[in-house]
Amino acid sequence: MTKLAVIALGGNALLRNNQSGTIEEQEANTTETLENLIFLVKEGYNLVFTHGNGPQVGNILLRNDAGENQYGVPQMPLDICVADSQGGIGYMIERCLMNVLRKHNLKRNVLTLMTLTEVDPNDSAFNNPTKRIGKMMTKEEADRLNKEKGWIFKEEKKNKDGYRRVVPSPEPKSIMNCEVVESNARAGTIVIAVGGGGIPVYTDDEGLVRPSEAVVDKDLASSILATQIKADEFYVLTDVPFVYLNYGETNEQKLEFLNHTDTLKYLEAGTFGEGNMAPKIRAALSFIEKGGRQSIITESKKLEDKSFGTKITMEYDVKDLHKYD
Ligand SMILES: NC(=O)OP(=O)(O)O
Repeated sequence: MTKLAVIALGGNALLRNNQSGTIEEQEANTTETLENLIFLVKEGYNLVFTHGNGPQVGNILLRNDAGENQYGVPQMPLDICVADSQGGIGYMIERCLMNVLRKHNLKRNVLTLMTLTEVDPNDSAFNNPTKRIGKMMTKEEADRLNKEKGWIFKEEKKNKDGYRRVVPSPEPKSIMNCEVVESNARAGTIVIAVGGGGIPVYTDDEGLVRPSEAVVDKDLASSILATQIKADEFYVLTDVPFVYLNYGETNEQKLEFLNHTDTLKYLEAGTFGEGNMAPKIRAALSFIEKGGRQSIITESKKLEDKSFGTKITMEYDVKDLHKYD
């Protein structure tokens, strides 16, 4: 039977830390990522791609602000900026994918779906912004923007030190119109959905869909989608080939296979970085807890070589245990 996979494209897949974010850079990165994944189309998988928007939506907000300051153009709220990022990034992935498919002489339709993610308007995340967006800033820039605009910044120590704006990131509850994603994907169309974690919304007491000012974690939202559409596999693509214990230390240990119990134990012990690997692990666990067969965390260029990647399943497969020792 044809397998259905949800593949969450990590930030690195679209934009790298040392890049300013030009469209040429993003298209080149996206094309390289898709070239690495085209083997899945050749193997006959039905596919849904999801993607982040952290750097891009932060840049949209900065343009928003500059437009108002310089030309009096009214600023748009965060949900509209997330929608803008979803459309822009989705279009870019769609076009790059069409060209990669053509190069490999593969025929598949590609469809980008504007996707809304339901959140709880009373989620405590609205009082504790944690989602890092936009470009890295110096302490002086962050302090000035905090004073002038009330924007909140947090220090970031990944790759280079600096400060990034943070916004609320409520837990995703469900993905709207997931039936449309599923029916198209199962019919062979490659669907791009849940961009930037989806546009956060909630349904009020009268049943009206209302906007929510937040950015949802794309790995968590992708995991919810994978569950809702009963995907066989859930891939979280990032910038390392495996999940590690003691990452970056002399006693670093790669984890090729993980079962639910061990993953939860490591997570609860604070083994994985909160701003980095921990949310990916939570997303991977959520998928298998709700009936998914396997979550895989790795980098796109290692995916085709199946000996790479951390495979998280409910129980260890006996034949894999010797590899784990
Ligand atoms: N929305 C989201 O999680 O985006 P990033 O993965 O780019 O931070």
